[in-house]
Amino acid sequence: MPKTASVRPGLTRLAEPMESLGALLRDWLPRQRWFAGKDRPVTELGLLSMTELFPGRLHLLVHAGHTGVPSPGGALPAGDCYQLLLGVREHPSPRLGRALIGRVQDGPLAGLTVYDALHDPRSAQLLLDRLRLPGTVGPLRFDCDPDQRVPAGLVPRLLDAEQSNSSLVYGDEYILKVFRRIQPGVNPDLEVPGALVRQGCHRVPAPVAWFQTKHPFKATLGVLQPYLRDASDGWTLALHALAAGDDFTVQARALGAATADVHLALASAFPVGAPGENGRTATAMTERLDAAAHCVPALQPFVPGLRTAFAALTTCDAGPPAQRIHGDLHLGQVLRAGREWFVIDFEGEPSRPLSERRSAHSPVRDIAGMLRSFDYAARQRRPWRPEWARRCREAYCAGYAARAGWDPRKKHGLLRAYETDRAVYEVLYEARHRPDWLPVPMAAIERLAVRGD
Ligand SMILES: Nc1ncnc2c1ncn2[C@@H]1O[C@H](COP(=O)(O)OP(=O)(O)O)[C@@H](O)[C@H]1O
Ligand SMILES: O=P(O)(O)O[C@H]1O[C@H](CO)[C@@H](O[C@H]2O[C@H](CO)[C@@H](O)[C@H](O)[C@H]2O)[C@H](O)[C@H]1O
Repeated sequence: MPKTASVRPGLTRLAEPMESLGALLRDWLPRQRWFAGKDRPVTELGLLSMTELFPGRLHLLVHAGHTGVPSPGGALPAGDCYQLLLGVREHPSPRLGRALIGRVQDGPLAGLTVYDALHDPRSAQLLLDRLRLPGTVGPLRFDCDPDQRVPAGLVPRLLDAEQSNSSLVYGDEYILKVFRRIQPGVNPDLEVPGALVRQGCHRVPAPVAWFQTKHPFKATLGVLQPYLRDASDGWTLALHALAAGDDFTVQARALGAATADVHLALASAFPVGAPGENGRTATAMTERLDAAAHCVPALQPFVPGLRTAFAALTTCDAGPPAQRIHGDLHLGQVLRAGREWFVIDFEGEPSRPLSERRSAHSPVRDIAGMLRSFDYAARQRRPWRPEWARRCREAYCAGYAARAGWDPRKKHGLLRAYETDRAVYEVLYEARHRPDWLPVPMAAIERLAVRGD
């Protein structure tokens, strides 16, 4: 990418509104895969912090406001905070391609062209160099594991994946996840893998370096970890197996065992006193269902049937104790490298408040997430392969039971409630991000509401 222009002196001290940049970002943000508020118009865009991280590269935290929707924790007006790394240059270039955001008309950047600098290899290199040396830049702090030596000069590439954040791969050695939607607090994707490795659990790639901010609140902004270069994710492997008409139960069983390993390590790393409480869980699930049905009217006819799954929770036994869990477990979050399964992305469901994602939940929630994922995979092919999904689900639970010492299949009521809750989440997720996929969780909703199995 051609040389960037140096940002005008004094820029980081300017507090005046940047109307033209704001207008450009209001148009650009909703078109990004990682933008969470696609179903609501961005009514206002506020600049929360701006730091000139490198010459010609601005680190921004912006607040995209949607009136009428409360923000997590209520600390900010309704909406979400996003992290951007903007490149600023004198002239546009066709080589900017998808990275181009536009030309700013007014304020301190007037006349300059801005682009998403994560697409720019030079910016990516600078970011890795910054992570290799602990220190601060304005409100940003960079840290690394003193026992790890990240080499200089690794060639970066931006991952082109269906993801909720943006990831850069460096020389097939490391992967840096740059969180896009920022919430106050430590991100579990930094907190959890490190704690698991300290427990002797090697099913997770441990953080090697990370960066955080202290303004306008303390938050994790990015995490660098080893890249499992020869790995395939579970989703890709499952779809290949389905296309070839292959059995997937051996892998599913091993995945069940891997999930149990991670759960056992999580329970040791984050001891939790209180047992799970089905009544409170049922209330929370019912509230989530009602909120989702409000946003996605197609859910409404199924609400009474789905509510019975949550009501039945109150008569179930408490099940395994609540503990820290993965929170968003599905086939895309597991990588098979060599003969082993690894688990990645401990962020939890991105739309839930961080405090909720970092609290204790039933491990059944993760199991239900993975069971739903086998169903998702089986529905990618016509004719639909319910038998394939059923066999995988059985094998996964058997693998889990063999390692964990309790069998998810014997917790029918719990599993039904958690699967229903997960399917409701998926309906909302697909309605917001991939409306074409909505029929996949809707088919499960119909099954769970009508037949309850
Ligand atoms: N340590 C890793 N090694 C190899 N590939 C990885 C690693 N971490 C993530 N990936 C790849 O990057 C993709 C996105 O990562 P993920 O953590 O799920 O991001 P997001 O939270 O943005 O969805 C994964 O599906 C996987 O293919
Ligand atoms: O971006 P994340 O990986 O954190 O998770 C979000 O996106 C997932 C899709 O990319 C979504 O998962 C759903 O679709 C998967 C197939 O693409 C399927 O395997 C999962 O079972 C299904 O939930 C996930 O829900 C969402 O949080």
